[in-house]
Amino acid sequence: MSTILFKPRSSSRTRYAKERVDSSQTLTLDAIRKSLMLQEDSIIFNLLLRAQYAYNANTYNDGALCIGSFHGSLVKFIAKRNRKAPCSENLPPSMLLPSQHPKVLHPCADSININEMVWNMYFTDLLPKLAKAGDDDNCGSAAVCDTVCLQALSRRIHYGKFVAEAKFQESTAEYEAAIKVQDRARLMELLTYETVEAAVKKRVEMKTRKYGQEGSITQQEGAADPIYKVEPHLVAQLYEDWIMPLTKEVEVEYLLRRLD
Ligand SMILES: O=C(O)C(=O)C[C@]1(C(=O)O)C=C[C@@H](O)C=C1
Repeated sequence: MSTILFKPRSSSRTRYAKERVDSSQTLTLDAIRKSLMLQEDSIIFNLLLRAQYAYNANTYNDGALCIGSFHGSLVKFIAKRNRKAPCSENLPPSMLLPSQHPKVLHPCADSININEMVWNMYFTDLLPKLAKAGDDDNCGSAAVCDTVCLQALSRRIHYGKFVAEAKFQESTAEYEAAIKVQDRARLMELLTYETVEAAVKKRVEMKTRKYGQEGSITQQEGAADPIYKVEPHLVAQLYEDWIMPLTKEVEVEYLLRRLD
């Protein structure tokens, strides 16, 4: 997991001479919100997978592993390995032509990375509430699930760059005025939709209720006192306290640099 926080901004505006944002592409807020909605499913499923294992404190022991030049915990080892490219030398060459994705983001997007905050939030706040206390000898599985959860959360939060670009394209004049004076509070105000946030919270709680109920699907209908693998309110709270605020943080950081 990367530990780079926001790249320090130089006092003079950074120049991006060659790359240009392709504004001819339609990047609509509706389409982006649909993607955020689909990402809820992978976040919830991955949290459910992690919740089946106990906390397993040994997974996070920084003195546990010493493999070659690597010294650290099992979860850091797995996260580091996952970040590297898959072993492509073992696979046949692709039969597909490389896809030509249009460049929709301003190049400043590459300088925004809040993975360190995502990592800290996951291990200090979320995981202790998600996993049962104790050990069940599943350190390896716990570490793999943690890594996949972190990837899903990081992807969703950094999707804020696309949300911000769509908003900028839809109301350019308003955003430009705030960006020119680097008004962070005004940007936050412009990009916040309280009714959307309330709907997101309600939806993720309902999804967790649906996907996370113990017992087979056929037994679940009308169950009097359902038991949940993950407390549905925990996921709504996760969205309220962390996922949406961090997404907005990414949006603001992107917009502040959008005219560079
Ligand atoms: O849908 C948007 O407009 C977003 O910016 C995304 C999001 C979210 O993280 O879900 C964040 C801020 C808004 O207040 C509403 C929702």
